[in-house]
Amino acid sequence: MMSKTLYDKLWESHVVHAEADGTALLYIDRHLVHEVTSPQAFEGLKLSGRKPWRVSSIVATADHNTPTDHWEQGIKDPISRQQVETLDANIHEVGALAYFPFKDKRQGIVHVIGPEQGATLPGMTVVCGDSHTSTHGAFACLAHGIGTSEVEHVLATQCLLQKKSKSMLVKIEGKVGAGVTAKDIVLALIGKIGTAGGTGYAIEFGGSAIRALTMEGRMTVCNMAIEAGARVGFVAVDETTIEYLKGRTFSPKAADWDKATTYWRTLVSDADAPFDAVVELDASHIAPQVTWGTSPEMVASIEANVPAPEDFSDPVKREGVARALEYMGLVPRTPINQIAIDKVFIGSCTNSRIEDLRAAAAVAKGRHVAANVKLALVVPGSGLVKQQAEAEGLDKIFVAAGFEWRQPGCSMCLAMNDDRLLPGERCASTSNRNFEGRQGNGGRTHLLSPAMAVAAAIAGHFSDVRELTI
Ligand SMILES: CC(C)[C@H](C(=O)O)[C@@H](O)C(=O)O
Ligand code: SF4
Repeated sequence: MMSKTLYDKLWESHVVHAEADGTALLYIDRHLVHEVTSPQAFEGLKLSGRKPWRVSSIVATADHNTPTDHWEQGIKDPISRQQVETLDANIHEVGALAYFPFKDKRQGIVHVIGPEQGATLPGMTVVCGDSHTSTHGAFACLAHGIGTSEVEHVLATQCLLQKKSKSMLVKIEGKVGAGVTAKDIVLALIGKIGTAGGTGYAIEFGGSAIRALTMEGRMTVCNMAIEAGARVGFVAVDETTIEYLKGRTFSPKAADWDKATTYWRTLVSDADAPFDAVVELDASHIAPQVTWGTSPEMVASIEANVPAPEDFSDPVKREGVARALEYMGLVPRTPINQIAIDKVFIGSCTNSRIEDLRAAAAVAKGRHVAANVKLALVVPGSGLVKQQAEAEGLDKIFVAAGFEWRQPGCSMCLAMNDDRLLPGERCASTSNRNFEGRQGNGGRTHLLSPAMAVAAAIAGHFSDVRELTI
């Protein structure tokens, strides 16, 4: 029998129909829905007189447009409010396996709540009208981000039209040093292969450094697979995966659990499975990372300096770097640890889970946000993460250190709610995208880990978390 990659296994177990040119219809097990990309899909469905094929595949929540404070005042912005109310109406009309509306104590970022609820399970095909759906690949899922017309297609048919990608193994071996996290691993990877490095590929993340990560860490890595250009990113099942899922709301129970875990354990690439490309990284060489430009590949170690355009021989790259530095208001050769910041955002589907908040609180404990930092936000990824953090007293640590402790949502990751940067403001952000205007018109985003974001908040400029006693 030919050896198979995990990608082959996930793919083959979901093909409903394949054309000679490789285009296939894949059956979709889980459909995650949020308020931004679903209104027209539900509308289209209604106009054609159709109903969702399998309502029990749907898990829905409101996240992008919901405010993170003063919930008693509702949603002030009329467009945001309309989107959230439309989701409400649509789900009430068609139904869902689970719906966590605005203000529900389980509401949160769609990519945080899926796994948290056990609604994301190994071997599933998962879709969402959202590019960071790759996050769910941490559970050995084939998780595609899709567009609104595909959301409608999945609602109507429970299938997605896809062409199989090539397969890439990203192998990260060795041990990361203290203070180096999953976020640093994935930023270092994108720095190495570039934002187009994964284009045309499905990426499997493997190696001892990935195996050593918790599920939260693996989600952080898979979350940013899309920023490396890949359609999907995933990690094979191991005991860490299974342990995380035990007892969650929608995880299988009793005899079903045993059957499921037996199957889940097969969701690994065979030992000699062929990959179209292999990229290797030594974890022990990775330092805490900070982006300096307007693309996640414009990243450097905290020990480095901002580059100069002339460092790049490719004229297109040189031009891109010059433009990025101008937008970012940075002078070439400035040591990264001397760049002062205005705001700090700890949150997003990349880094808002309990482990992220614990890592951030460990650095914040007994310290205080610097005077030049105007706003430092901690935004849990879900209501349940918030509850857990509060049970552990993390909220008190953050508030004592001068951070604001908010309600869950996408928040300052993107400028779709009240949390945003003003023109020219510089932000240390644990999110995943740093293009122009991402956090607000004219805003300047630097991506980094939660621990590094707190280190920056405390120093008032980027700073090496490894130099702090934790
Ligand atoms: C609004 C949504 C469609 C978008 C996405 O697809 O990723 C958002 O979540 C983002 O991170 O930019
Ligand atoms: S937290 Fe950010 S990246 Fe994630 S879904 Fe929300 S807007 Fe997109």
